[in-house]
Amino acid sequence: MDIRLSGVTKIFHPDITALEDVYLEIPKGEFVYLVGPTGSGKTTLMRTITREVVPSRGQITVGAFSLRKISRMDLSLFRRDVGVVFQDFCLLPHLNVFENVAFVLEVLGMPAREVKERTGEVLDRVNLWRRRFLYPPQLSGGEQQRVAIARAIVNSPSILLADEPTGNLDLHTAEEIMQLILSINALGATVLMATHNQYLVDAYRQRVVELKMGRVVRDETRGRYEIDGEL
Ligand SMILES: Nc1ncnc2c1ncn2[C@@H]1O[C@H](COP(=O)(O)OP(=O)(O)OP(=O)(O)O)[C@@H](O)[C@H]1O
Repeated sequence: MDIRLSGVTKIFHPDITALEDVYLEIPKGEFVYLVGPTGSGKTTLMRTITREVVPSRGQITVGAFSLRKISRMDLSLFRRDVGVVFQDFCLLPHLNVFENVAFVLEVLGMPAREVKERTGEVLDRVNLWRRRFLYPPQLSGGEQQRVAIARAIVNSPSILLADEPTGNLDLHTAEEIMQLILSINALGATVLMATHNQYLVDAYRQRVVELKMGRVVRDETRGRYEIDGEL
């Protein structure tokens, strides 16, 4: 699904302008880094795409869905097609690895046999099948993030939104996660990844969209993390 933001502004009460007149088109299957200083609006932009945040002005369309006037039913259909990964993993600590991932499909009402099969496949893909009976606190940070990614992609979404997915990881583990996210993109998912990780952005060159004070100030096809040493 193509993602299109036109003239998106978000003003939080009473007067914090988190996004200002953002125009952005992300074709289906593209990989985009979202960079910019803390507070520049990266998370807010992603949250407008999941429609957790509704813009004060402007329009967002994702595929055939126009998010401003989307019905409840369409919104839940739409959200099934968007996987989300966060910096702090957000796993359920009282469920084991398998259950954390299977849970997503169970709430969609999928038959138990299919849940088992799909969960098994995705855990294999992120190389965690052998750890399926462990609980999140028993896993390393990188393993927890792989569970979170498995959970995000188990329903084969067309879009993956990753908000600082390597923020809590060392460089080696961050690279593993990066390669996993790139492999998901290579299979066809559109990926939008907010990051402060200069090394990854410069090592795995992709489109870079930079925000400053809620505005898009740079959009480069194969950009670097920063221009002329300043950001
Ligand atoms: N729910 C909210 N209510 C009020 N202000 C908010 C809310 N969410 C975000 N903001 C404000 O909007 C601005 C942009 O925040 P946002 O989290 O999008 O930035 P960011 O670029 O993701 O930052 P970081 O790199 O630190 O994650 C900030 O000034 C923030 O305080």
